Amino acid sequence: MSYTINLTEGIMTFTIDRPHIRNAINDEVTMGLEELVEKAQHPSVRAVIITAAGKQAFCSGGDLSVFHALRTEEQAYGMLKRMSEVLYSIKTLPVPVVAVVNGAAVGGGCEIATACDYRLVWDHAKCGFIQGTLAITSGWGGGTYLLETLQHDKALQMLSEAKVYTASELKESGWASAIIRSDQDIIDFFKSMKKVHPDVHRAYKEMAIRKWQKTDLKERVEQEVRRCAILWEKDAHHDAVDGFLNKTKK
Ligand SMILES: CC[C@@H](C(=O)O)C(=O)SCCNC(=O)CCNC(=O)[C@H](O)C(C)(C)COP(=O)(O)OP(=O)(O)OC[C@H]1O[C@@H](n2cnc3c(N)ncnc32)[C@H](O)[C@@H]1OP(=O)(O)O
Repeated sequence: MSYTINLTEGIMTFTIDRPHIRNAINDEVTMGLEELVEKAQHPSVRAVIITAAGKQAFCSGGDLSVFHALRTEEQAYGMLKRMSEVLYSIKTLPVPVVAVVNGAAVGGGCEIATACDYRLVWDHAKCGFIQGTLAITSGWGGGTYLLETLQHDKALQMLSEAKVYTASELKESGWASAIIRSDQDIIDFFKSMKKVHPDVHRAYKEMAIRKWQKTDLKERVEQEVRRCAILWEKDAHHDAVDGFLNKTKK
């Protein structure tokens, strides 16, 4: 199984469990996230955590060994659209969603974390929207969410530099909500959250969702997906992915 879902004291935790491939997303993990979205609707759930196994990576994005088989714009669109719908559902869950970024988050991994309300970033983690190095843009909605989250120039810079940043740089830009140095820091974060009644958290989340609905967030994500699919089909992208897969196999 590539993931686990666990509910403890009202906190539902989704853990991607593919550390050998740096917790890259395949169809099974996508299905798992869809299951999470359904389960997290239960009234007993007061918060959701998304994290991953091991210390090396939170998520290295789409599993390129699988998704590299998608050659055309239409094929890419199907995969990107499905993941964008999952991330939109996660973003609009009625409770706070917290990414515990236990290691590197790159490409789609950074998009998943950006779809969450809070990002608790371990001090050793490096994160970035590195899609530009593969001659594509973000394609799961993460670029649109980043522009909602950070000051405009910081978001645009993070997207177009296509590089990874340290935890302290991520805190400075506003992407990381907090830097985590021990498990106790995570416990303390949730202890503080639990001081306030779950209905209050739900009410504030509703407020945020109303804003996203009014500003056509879903339609903006759709445009991101379509633009990425166009770039995906081009040789520049396929050549760059060949380069990554061949380099790591050497
Ligand atoms: C598809 C959607 C798109 C989006 O919309 O955003 C994307 O997500 S594009 C994908 C972006 N991801 C990448 O380009 C992968 C980048 N990966 C890395 O930069 C590094 O792997 C890492 C995450 C920084 C970790 O580095 P390190 O700890 O040094 O591990 P290795 O690089 O040696 O990797 C170990 C192992 O895992 C394989 N791997 C890693 N990431 C992926 C991936 N996304 N897809 C497939 N395989 C991946 C890597 O090939 C190594 O395999 P072996 O050599 O066989 O051990």
